[in-house]
Amino acid sequence: MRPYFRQVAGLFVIGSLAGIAMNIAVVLPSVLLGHAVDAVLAFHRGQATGGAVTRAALLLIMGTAATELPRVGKRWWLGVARARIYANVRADALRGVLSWPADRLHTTSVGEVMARIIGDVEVLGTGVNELIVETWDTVLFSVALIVAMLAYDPALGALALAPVPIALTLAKVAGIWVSRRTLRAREANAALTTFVQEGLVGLRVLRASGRRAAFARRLNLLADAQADAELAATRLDSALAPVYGTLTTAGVLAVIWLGGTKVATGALSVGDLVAFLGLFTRFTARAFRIPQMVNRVQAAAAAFTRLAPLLAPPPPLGDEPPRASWRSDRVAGGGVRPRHEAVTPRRGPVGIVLDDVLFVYPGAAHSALNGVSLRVAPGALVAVTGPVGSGKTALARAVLGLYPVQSGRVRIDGADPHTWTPAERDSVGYLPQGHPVFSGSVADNVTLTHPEPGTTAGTIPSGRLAKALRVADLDTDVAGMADGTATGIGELGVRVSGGQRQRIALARALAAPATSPRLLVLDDPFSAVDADTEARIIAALREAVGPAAPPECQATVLLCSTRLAAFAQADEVIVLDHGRIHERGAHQELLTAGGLYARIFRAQRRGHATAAVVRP
Ligand SMILES: Nc1ncnc2c1ncn2[C@@H]1O[C@H](COP(=O)(O)OP(=O)(O)OP(=O)(O)O)[C@@H](O)[C@H]1O
Repeated sequence: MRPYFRQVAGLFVIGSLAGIAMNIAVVLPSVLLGHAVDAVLAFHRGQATGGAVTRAALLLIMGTAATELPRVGKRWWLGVARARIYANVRADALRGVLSWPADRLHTTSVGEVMARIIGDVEVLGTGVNELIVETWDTVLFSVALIVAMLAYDPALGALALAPVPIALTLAKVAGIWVSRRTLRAREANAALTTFVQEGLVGLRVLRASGRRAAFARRLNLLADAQADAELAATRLDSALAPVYGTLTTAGVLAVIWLGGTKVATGALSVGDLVAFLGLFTRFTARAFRIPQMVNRVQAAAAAFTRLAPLLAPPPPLGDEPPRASWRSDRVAGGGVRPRHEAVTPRRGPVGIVLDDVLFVYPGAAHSALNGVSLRVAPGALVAVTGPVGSGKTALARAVLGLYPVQSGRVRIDGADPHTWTPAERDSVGYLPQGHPVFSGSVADNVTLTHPEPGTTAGTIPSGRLAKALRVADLDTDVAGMADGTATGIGELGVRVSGGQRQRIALARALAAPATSPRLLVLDDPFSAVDADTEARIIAALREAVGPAAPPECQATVLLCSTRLAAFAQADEVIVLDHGRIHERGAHQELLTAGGLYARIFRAQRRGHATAAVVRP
């Protein structure tokens, strides 16, 4: 947690100074009250003047003000420091998850990640709050009162405080149960969040298949389990609170017995006993929070063990502007341009080399690619097909370096794509299978918030966005939408058709990279469009990024598809089967050879012709 405290060091220092001032001054009201009582008694005995009584009363008022003013400052600065720590931890957790390798992303549920980034950060925040606010409000407050009590009467003070170490020892021991119950509650929360998230994503399927009641029953079970786990943690907290309270107040009997005796024998004045009792009452009203605070920090430590594996390294402090740690509105790293953006990106198409590649998905029993070797010249269009499960997606992912390969090598322009920096990735256009889209407008989805030069994100652009829409055969569709490119497409694209979703994702592959893409990997781009649209798109793509395009716009294209209408335009066709290259060559050569490719192609052509005949 150290970097997170350093990011708010300025706020922490100034808030702590206010906290220290307030909690040192905290003894003043009791001490000055005792002083005022003695002054009034002395006045009655004729041993003090009215002026002395007035002075004692004024001092009492000023002493009270001296504790209250720093309290306001302390609350503000430390409250802001805490909120900034929350925001910084969340930002690092999100950055961490964004840089996870694909296999980790595929084996961790979104609900689990959300439960950690949201719920665990809350629990962590409670512990941080205890630590940075209560350190002064409770610990220093209590220490100041203890010192003052011991100064008044060491024997009386020691007797009054004797049960306190027992409470602290109990808190330390109870920490094991606190951590255990906190972890259980956090895990139950993650299970519930995962179930809700997956249920909401698949809500239409659940409804259409009449599974709403079954879903609700399972939800109830998980909600019950979560409530039980939360209650177990709360019950422990509530059960410990009165024990801590009793232990810290137990000394009151000793104070009254020994203090009363001392006043009777004249060893202590009435005013001193009043002051001592005032200090002790304030102490007991607060000190039970110390063992409680120990337990909350232990719970936060348990939550942090769940968060730590998510966190990206915090942005270096050296990159922060001067006095950033004093500012209330700053999230660490916000507005700092990543170093890699300064590098001038390379232009023009890439070459692809695969040598004897063996690729096995993590945990899979069989290889997805085996002995695959390939050489693709810069600017070529290579079309890959094969039966379902033959390894087309695996090839696309290996070329993009989304997974490491087990043996052999993958090189893009001589470099291993698995080690690409984010800037190098920003010159790659990728249409993944399933063509995922985000909620937001068409423009947001296509540009992924890269604003066009000279425009702001979301405005109707002229350049690259319009070109991408044209190539993806989307321009007519978008012109017919209520707000053009600013039209919202809804969560997961529910407000557009399947074919439009797929073409929006295709346009994104062309327009989202920072520069014109050098490599385009299109996995299953045509499953939701008809064969004519498919042929139009591929022709437009050839024109936009093929050999006839300006050199800085040219791209090497890897097209993976089970639909072959566009394959005639490819420079080379690769046919995969069971993860191996089964056939390769030009479209016409493969048709003449009469193998697997020719059979699939003819079957599809017959299907297309039949569809054309039956179409009204
Ligand atoms: N994440 C994964 N983990 C483990 N095995 C996987 C994973 N994804 C795919 N596979 C397996 O790897 C093999 C190749 O799958 P891949 O998705 O590359 O095939 P494909 O040719 O793209 O299939 P389709 O045409 O159905 O999309 C298949 O046997 C598949 O079951």
